[in-house]
Amino acid sequence: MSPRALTPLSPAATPASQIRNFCIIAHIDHGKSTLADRMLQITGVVSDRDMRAQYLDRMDIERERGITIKSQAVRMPWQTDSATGATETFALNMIDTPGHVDFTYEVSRSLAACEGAILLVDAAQGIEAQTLANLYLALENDLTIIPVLNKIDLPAADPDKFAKELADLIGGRPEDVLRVSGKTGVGVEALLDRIVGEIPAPVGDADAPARAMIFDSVYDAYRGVVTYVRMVDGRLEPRERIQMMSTRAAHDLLEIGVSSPEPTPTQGLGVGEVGYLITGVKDVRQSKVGDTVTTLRRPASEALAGYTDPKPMVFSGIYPIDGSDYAELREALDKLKLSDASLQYEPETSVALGFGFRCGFLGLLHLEIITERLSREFGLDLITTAPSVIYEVTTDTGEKVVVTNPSEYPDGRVASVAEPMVKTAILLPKDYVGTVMELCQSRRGALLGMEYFSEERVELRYRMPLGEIVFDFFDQLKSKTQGYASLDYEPDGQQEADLVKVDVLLQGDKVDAFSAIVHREKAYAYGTMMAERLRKLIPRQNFEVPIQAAIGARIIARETIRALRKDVLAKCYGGDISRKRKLLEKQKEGKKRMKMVGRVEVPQEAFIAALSGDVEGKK
Ligand SMILES: Nc1nc2c(ncn2[C@@H]2O[C@H](COP(=O)(O)OP(=O)(O)OP(=O)(O)O)[C@@H](O)[C@H]2O)c(=O)[nH]1
Repeated sequence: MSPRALTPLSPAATPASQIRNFCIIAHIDHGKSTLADRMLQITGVVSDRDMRAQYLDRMDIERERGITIKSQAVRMPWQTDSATGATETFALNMIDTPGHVDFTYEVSRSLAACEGAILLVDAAQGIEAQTLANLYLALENDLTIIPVLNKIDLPAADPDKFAKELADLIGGRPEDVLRVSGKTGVGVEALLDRIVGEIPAPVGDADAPARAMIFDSVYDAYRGVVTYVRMVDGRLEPRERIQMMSTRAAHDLLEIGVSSPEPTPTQGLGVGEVGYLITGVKDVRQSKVGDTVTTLRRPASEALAGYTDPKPMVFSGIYPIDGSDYAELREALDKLKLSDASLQYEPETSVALGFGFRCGFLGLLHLEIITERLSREFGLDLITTAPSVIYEVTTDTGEKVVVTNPSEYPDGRVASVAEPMVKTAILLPKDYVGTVMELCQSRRGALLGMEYFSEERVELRYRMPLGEIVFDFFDQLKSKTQGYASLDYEPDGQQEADLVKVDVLLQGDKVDAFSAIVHREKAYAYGTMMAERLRKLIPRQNFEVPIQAAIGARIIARETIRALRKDVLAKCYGGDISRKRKLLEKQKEGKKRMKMVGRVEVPQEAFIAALSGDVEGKK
């Protein structure tokens, strides 16, 4: 703890002139959480004894994967010497923002709650695509930017080179780029001083009706929903009845306070302050990020700008591997939904996989996080179908059909199909430009531009179908550039394309879980791959089983599983009866795990392996 942090903040409201609201924008792994930890320690809000790494990342999965999913806010005291020699205590509100593309909406709300941003860049890595994306968001919100190079203690750090890169990017001087180490604490006090000196104090009308913007909403099993707000105008006090301006729903304010970093109740929140509200609601959908809170007694007439409902972009079917877990899966999804308003799901059934749910996600990472939480926090064994995007199909009668699941595709009646497009920005070392351009072209990308960022680093911009990105694009990009490329994308409307639905048939019966909507040129490759996989995975039956891939009625690929006559009793001919019975029972057990597709018995594992591409090592 620094001697300049000794005065604890009084729980009474802080005047706006002594408040600084800021966030840290950084690419994943550039050290945001470590720097935040150091600030908490230096300002004395967390004692050295209580300090644990990544103090603010509360979800286990966040800590393990080292990523921040939900944003949090924390208030820290900091003293500076004024020109007159007197010391002044400021309240610094640090608003933590998630760094990943899937959560751009949450990032932009957190930014809207701040007047300034620390642009944190790893001094050994330089600027990455995510840094850029978030910097542009911050500039759109008119935030004051403080450029900072982190990890200067690393032997591989090259602060001179990257200070120039950063200065060029935001139009400043290299010597104004601060150099810190979140790990050792070097430069962190100077950074706190610059926050006070450079970031403007919040402005608002203290006498106006209360308006607070919700920038985060977290579900807590004991306290219900905890809503994080930034006061813009007026004041909120305990026991007041508050109103959500988008839904007009009113709630009693049971508790109001600031996080420092543990929740600390206060007598209210005034202009520019950042804090939390507890109303006893149990569902984050009643307290939506981006919404404006006012009071019922004296409601504001106009909501703050910027509220939109985040829309799912990627859909996938989630099925329990053991069908009897269905009810548990439903319960688990209901629980997750309490803390994640953007998760959507509805029941669906599949011939191959039984009963499950069609789920909508903000992006691939969101999908991964949800499936991982389902298996980790609820102990469920799950299989997810290949991710799909939203297709808009126009039928030959002019009707528009929205398709998020290939099984809803209006076969035989399709006049045209539009698919969602995204603008991508890929930042990479120049040596990989050729390889990455090839990859983007093979994914139907159209080059929008290419820019040299420094001597070695290039930004490639492509317009691409989202459907091509959800299909292992990121993994391919990483492996083709040895992990050096970074990717960011944003939605960019829809575009018509020559898309077809490929079905996979077992002995003439469609296996829905394997149907996919793909570009016509890739249909053949998809069909042959799935047919081949299934031939390797499905055991031989008593009759010949054709596996076909088809577009409508036209077969585009075929494999055959040859017939086999298997007599389980053959080996114990003349043997004793109990042994025979045992064998028959064993066979019955095995059948339970089989799914029937028409007359064909398919082990559940074969479906799972075929979907996950895990074909090797099986017969
Ligand atoms: N040497 C050195 N390592 C650091 C420093 N700051 C962070 N690290 C390391 O860099 C890695 C990433 O740091 P985090 O603080 O988790 O990064 P982050 O930006 O919060 O990551 P996300 O939450 O995923 O966005 C960790 O292994 C840290 O120990 C630093 O100043 N010096």
